[in-house]
Amino acid sequence: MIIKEKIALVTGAGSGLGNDFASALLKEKAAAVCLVDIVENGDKIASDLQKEFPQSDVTFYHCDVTNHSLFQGAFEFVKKRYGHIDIVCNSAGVAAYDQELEASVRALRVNLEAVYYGTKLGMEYMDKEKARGGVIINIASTAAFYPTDSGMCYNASKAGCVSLTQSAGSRYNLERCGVRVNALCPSLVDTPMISSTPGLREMIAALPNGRHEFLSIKAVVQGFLQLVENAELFGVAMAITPWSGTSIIRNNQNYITFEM
Ligand SMILES: NC(=O)c1ccc[n+]([C@@H]2O[C@H](COP(=O)([O-])OP(=O)(O)OC[C@H]3O[C@@H](n4cnc5c(N)ncnc54)[C@H](O)[C@@H]3O)[C@@H](O)[C@H]2O)c1
Ligand SMILES: CCCCC/C=C\C=C\[C@H](O)C/C=C\C/C=C\CCCC(=O)O
Repeated sequence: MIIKEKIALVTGAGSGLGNDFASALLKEKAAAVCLVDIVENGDKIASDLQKEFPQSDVTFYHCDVTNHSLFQGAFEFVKKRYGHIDIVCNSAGVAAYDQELEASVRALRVNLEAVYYGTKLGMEYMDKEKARGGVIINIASTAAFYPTDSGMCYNASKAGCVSLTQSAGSRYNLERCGVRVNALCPSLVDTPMISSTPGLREMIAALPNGRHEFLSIKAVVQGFLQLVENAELFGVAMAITPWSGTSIIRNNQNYITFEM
């Protein structure tokens, strides 16, 4: 997909990678990007981006993506304002250690349940029968494949995110609704998520075999743009690390299709 003149909705765009993905889409001349987040200063974040990219329309929609009807409100807002949606990125996420019971369950809800809502809503709102087709990028993590020993729910949420992406992104679903669905799986990136997780920097610094190295934002954004632009990529998980580069994990040969 050519990003120029497209309409995008990005969750978690109030901070970190979500904000970087929104900026990258604007740099590629997207017509409009709606930042969806739970942060309180979202209007200011959107107006800063608007100043940087005056040719595009940047909006903020405040909502908790774990609430399906509130999240649907964001899709309705974008559809009403621009007529359709082309790109959805589900980047909202939270980290949690196993000792924190409530935060761990919250991680399952934000990182998996809300990604399910965002994927399902994206497929409905961009369905080629009612709209123009489109692309969905779900932000998972290498934790989906190489789980840490202290974040069961974080890891499981990311493995679930990859699995639901492979399922939603099957050739059958693509042919049926015209929406490509892919997952991006970066290793550690130095964002506010890292700074706000107590003890994480120390844990990262102690990782063996160069695994403490952060991935550059540039590499993550490049991977993201490739997943959006390359029409050959559907139902894939793209893993990116500083030590092995980029690999594409495909699983679209093995689906069993049940007509529903
Ligand atoms: N930073 C890393 O090392 C890293 C690596 C791989 C994958 N990821 C994933 O990338 C994504 C972005 O992470 P980040 O590092 O930029 O973190 P971040 O904390 O900087 O940004 C996450 C954003 O999600 C928003 N958010 C959280 N819960 C929400 C909710 N219920 N509704 C709406 N918005 C909500 C937050 O307000 C925040 O703005 C996450 O899914 C994360 O798991 C991060
Ligand atoms: C440790 C529990 C959860 C805290 C996670 C916080 C942020 C995570 C961001 C990334 O998604 C994690 C990415 C990679 C995995 C984490 C550690 C590196 C392990 C490296 C290795 O040995 O492969």
